[in-house]
Amino acid sequence: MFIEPNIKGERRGWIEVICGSMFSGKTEELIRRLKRAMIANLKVKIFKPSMDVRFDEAKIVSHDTNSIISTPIDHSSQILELADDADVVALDEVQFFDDDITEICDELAFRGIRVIVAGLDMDYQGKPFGPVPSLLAKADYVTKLHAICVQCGHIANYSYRKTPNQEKIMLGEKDVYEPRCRRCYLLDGKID
Ligand SMILES: Nc1ncnc2c1ncn2[C@@H]1O[C@H](COP(=O)(O)OP(=O)(O)O)[C@@H](O)[C@H]1O
Ligand SMILES: Cc1cn([C@H]2C[C@H](O)[C@@H](COP(=O)(O)O)O2)c(=O)[nH]c1=O
Ligand SMILES: [Zn+2]
Repeated sequence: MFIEPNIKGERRGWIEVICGSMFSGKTEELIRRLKRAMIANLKVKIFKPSMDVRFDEAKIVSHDTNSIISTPIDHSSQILELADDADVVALDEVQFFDDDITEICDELAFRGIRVIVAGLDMDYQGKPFGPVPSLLAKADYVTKLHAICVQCGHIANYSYRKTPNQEKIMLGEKDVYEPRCRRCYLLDGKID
């Protein structure tokens, strides 16, 4: 779907955003694109927020246990130093990064780097999540993926939280979240 950034020696940068609910396949799609970039012998740098320790401290791991090694970082400013010589820069769980991440991705793209980010577009309340809305505005390419609603089998774009915890950030899996369609999410009174 995406051409690689070095055509006839000319470097072109851009931003790709992969978004959607939990279980929609964001991490699998990110890993797929990164493996293709590696096959093309491009220099790939992969980052994730250090707070996301769900499956592994360093690896990016999908719900189907596909994985790829990454560098955990605490602040987006570390990316500019660590990714300077990269052809491709990738970030998973981008909703957890600080707000500077959007300008940093833009700067990398202007430097000729292909930037691929994956993350939740909405939190469990159905509200835009962290820097993802501004990344969507700056993106050259947007892919919105959908899970399957566990209640009715339709297309799901909400991440329903099954516990009463109201903190915006709460790491978890199927024990805490389930993907739901608009109707099944609404039936539980999550939208005012
Ligand atoms: N309700 C569901 N809808 C779709 N995929 C599901 C569901 N429950 C489990 N999965 C699995 O989750 C995988 C996607 O995992 P992953 O790429 O980690 O998603 P994301 O990063 O968007 O949370 C699917 O390939 C599928 O095997
Ligand atoms: C909806 C929502 C999710 N989270 C957490 C739960 C998981 O640890 C990640 C999302 O992982 P995935 O790769 O997209 O499956 O985010 C959260 O902290 N707050 C929320 O509202
Ligand atoms: Zn449903």
